[in-house]
Amino acid sequence: MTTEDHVISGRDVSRETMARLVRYEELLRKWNPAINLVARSTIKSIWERHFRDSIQVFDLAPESATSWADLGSGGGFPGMVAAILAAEERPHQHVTLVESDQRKAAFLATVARETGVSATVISKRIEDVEPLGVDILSARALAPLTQLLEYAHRHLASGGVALFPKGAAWREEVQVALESWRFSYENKASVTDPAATVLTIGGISRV
Ligand SMILES: C[S@@+](CC[C@H](N)C(=O)[O-])C[C@H]1O[C@@H](n2cnc3c(N)ncnc32)[C@H](O)[C@@H]1O
Repeated sequence: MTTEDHVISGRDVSRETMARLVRYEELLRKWNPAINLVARSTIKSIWERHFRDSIQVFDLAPESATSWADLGSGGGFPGMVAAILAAEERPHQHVTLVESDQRKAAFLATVARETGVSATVISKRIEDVEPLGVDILSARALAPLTQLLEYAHRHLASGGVALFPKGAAWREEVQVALESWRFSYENKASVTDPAATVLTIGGISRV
């Protein structure tokens, strides 16, 4: 992993975005021992496992969309990284982070403030949040696809898309989800793990 010349595993970012990500990394390292934002085994590879992994989700999202919700954000992946990139690259795109754990939500609010990014943090259970009506919905490592589609159905505007990073078993998850939901999907191999994928899902309705 190199962060020289503002390149993160082959992805250019601006000097300002790089500075924000560096500040985010500092906060993550500081808060992680107390509140377990990411698995300790992954802390040495934050830039690849968390930042680059999240940037690929940002790069798959429609550029013209104005509203994005990230569910079960935890330490902010992919939603806080999306908010940081959007601040420079898509200033019209506002990100809302939903995280029920109060300490993690406090961390997310701190990152937004310290990096000067205008993300909204909602510290509630997803099920208790009024329908958000967003254009883009994301969630990483939150729930099986069938459950994620329930959340997406509730919180996406019509015509919106869901972006879900998924592990090697994604095909099975799609097959199971098709028993309860109709949807269209595209899969894009993950840039950080060739066995994993990012699913882009639209047209969600109940079977
Ligand atoms: C395994 S972590 C993944 C965090 C982050 N998305 C990532 O990939 O690093 C799941 C997160 O979702 C949150 N969460 C789980 N169920 C939730 C719910 N029903 N409403 C809101 N947040 C929830 C947990 O508190 C936790 O921070």
